[in-house]
Amino acid sequence: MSQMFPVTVLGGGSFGTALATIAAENGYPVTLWVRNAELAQTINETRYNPRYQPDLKLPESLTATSDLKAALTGAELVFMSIPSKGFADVLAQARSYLTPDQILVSTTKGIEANGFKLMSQILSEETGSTHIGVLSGPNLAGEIAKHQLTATVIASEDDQTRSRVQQVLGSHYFRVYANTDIYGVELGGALKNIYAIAAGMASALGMGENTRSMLVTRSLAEMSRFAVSLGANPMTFLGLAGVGDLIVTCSSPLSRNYRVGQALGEGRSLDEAVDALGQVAEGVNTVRLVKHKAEAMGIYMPLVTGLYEVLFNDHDPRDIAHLMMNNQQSTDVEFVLPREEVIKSAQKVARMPAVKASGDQTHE
Ligand SMILES: NC(=O)C1=CN([C@@H]2O[C@H](COP(=O)(O)OP(=O)(O)OC[C@H]3O[C@@H](n4cnc5c(N)ncnc54)[C@H](O)[C@@H]3O)[C@@H](O)[C@H]2O)C=CC1
Ligand SMILES: O=C(CO)COP(=O)(O)O
Repeated sequence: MSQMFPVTVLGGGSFGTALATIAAENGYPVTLWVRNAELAQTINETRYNPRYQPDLKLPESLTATSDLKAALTGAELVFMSIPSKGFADVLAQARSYLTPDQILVSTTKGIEANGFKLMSQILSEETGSTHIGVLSGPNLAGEIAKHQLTATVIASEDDQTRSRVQQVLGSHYFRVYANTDIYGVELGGALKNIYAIAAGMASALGMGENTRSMLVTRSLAEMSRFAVSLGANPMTFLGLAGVGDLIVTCSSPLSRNYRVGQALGEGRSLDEAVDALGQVAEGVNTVRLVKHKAEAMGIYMPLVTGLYEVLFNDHDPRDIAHLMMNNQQSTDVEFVLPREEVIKSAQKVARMPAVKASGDQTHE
């Protein structure tokens, strides 16, 4: 590969545009593919993406196009920043222009309904490439566009993929850490969207900081339980793509998932909340998919189950919160004290005769 090799970003939404800008600022020739030819022209003429990043001035080394073949021909590193609903579609269109030595990196934080697949699995199945990676972390696009100091994770089993992405995106305001647990990193990004909806809802309902802290920490327990059951490494959840992304998305109204939760907490319907957003909130679909997957696999996920009832069965979030507070007592960190042990010992205690007060014994 040449020093400043061509980089392509598929998807000119808020994140694709922010990412393309970092690479272009680092001196790489970047092509941003958008499906709308008029938008490509506007970007090239004005140097702005008015719908998704209206305040971000785009570098001269960034060129937009709606021609997928032109976007991919000669690109050595390709980022896919397409919402999960359109990911497989765009890849199917792109496949005939891809070559085996290209590096393919998904930035999508969602799950494909058909077969419960993550984007890296779709990339791998559809292309057979060995240069596949996932980029995920606490990365609010609006903050990246303002050059706020930010860190992310590139996960790949391929060391060339990890190093190239660190080289292309690492900058004075964007730091790229490496991981090999592609599945854990990708699941972290997808699952935290669920809990961001719950956190936005809790905030709109006036719940306090103790509640937020409980919610974030129990979300971490729940998402790592699910991910580990699917083969991820629990340690990944201690990193930026786990707890890091969970913290930012559960605390900031810049997160679209958080905003959907806020709107629901304010009494709006799910349709109204999603329509008002005008951008993707992956968590809505992820709640549905994870609820069914967890049920099928017998994984205990009370937060997902409760949120599902609020989103899709019109249950009152306050009632669900109270129900959860009255659930069976559980363990703090189940990798230290397993849940089953807590449940077993609670059952044992329940079967024991009541302890007599010491005064009673002296009178017997
Ligand atoms: N915005 C953010 O802060 C971050 C977003 N992400 C993830 O990146 C992915 C993309 O998100 P955003 O850029 O924020 O979304 P967005 O809602 O801002 O933009 C989505 C973009 O994808 C395009 N698109 C949608 N369906 C398409 C299809 N079928 N074919 C071609 N283009 C299509 C839209 O035209 C638009 O340009 C999501 O999975 C999101 O979770 C990841 C990190 C941060
Ligand atoms: O993934 C994100 C931040 O890391 C963006 O979250 P939203 O999709 O909720 O805006």
